[in-house]
Amino acid sequence: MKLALIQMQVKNTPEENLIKAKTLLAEAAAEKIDIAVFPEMFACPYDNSCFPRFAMDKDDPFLLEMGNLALEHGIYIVAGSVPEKFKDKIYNTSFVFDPKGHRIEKHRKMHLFDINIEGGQRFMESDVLTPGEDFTTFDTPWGKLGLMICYDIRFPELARLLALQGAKGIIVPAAFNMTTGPAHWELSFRARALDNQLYMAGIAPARDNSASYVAWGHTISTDPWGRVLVQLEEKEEIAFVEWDLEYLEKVRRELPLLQHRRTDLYRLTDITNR
Ligand SMILES: O=C(O)CCC(=O)C(=O)O
Repeated sequence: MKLALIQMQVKNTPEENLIKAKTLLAEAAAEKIDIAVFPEMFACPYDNSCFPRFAMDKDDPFLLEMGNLALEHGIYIVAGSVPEKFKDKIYNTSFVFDPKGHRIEKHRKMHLFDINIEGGQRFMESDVLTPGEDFTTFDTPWGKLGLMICYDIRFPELARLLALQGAKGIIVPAAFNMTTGPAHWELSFRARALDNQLYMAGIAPARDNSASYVAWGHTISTDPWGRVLVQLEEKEEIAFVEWDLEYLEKVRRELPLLQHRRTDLYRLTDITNR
C-alpha cells in the first residue's frame, strides 16, 4: 500500500486551499499511490476564530470536490480534517473517500486539545468545538485502517482499541506546535506503532511562522517495529511511504505482543455499544 502524506501550506480560505490541494494531489497521484492524506484543518487556519466562520456540512462543495478528486485519480483520500457543522455544533472531522468517489467514513476528533503550557503553547478547542464519540476504522483492499485526529494520539487506549478492532495502520491528520512538536511528536508516533505493532502516519500542515498557531510540520510515518520510515521537515512537501502488511504479520508472529496481553487480569472495552 503506497501512501502520499501531503504536508500542505494552509492558506486563509477554503477556496484557496482547495486550489492548492488539487495541485498537490495531482503531483502525488503521478507517483501511483493508493491513498492520499491531507493535514488537520487544511481548509482553513487552525484558529478558533476560523472554525465557526468556515464550518461546513458534509455536502459542502469543498468536500464534494474531495470525492470528485478521489474518483478522478482512482485513490482513497483521507481529507485531513475540516470544521464540520452538524446541527448546532462544530466538530473537527476527517472524511474518507474511496476510489469511486464515495464518502465511506468520518472521524470526529474525540479528545479536544485544551492545553496551557507556561511559557509555551495555549489552545482551547473546547471553547468552540464538540468532541466526537465514535471509534473509526475503514476497510481497504490492503487491510483495515484506523483514523484519529492529532491530540487523539496521546491516548494509548484509543490506538489499542483500533488495533484490537483490526486496524493495520492508523492515519492521524495532526498539527503539533513549536512547544509539543519537538518534545513529543516523533515519540508519540513511534510509541503507538511499537505498542500496537502497526503502521502510523501523522500528516501535518507546513509551518507558517506568521500564523496564530505555528505548526511543527514533520509529517511522519512509523512502522510495526517502532522505526521512523519517513519524516519531513517544516516546508511544504509530499512524503511517500509504502506499508507492507506481510512485514506487519512477521513482526506480530515473531514477537506476539498482542497475544500476550493478560486479558484474564485486565481488559480494554468499548462501552459505546455502537
Ligand atoms: O498534542 C499535542 O501536542 C498537539 C495536539 C494538537 O495540536 C491538536 O490536537 O490539534
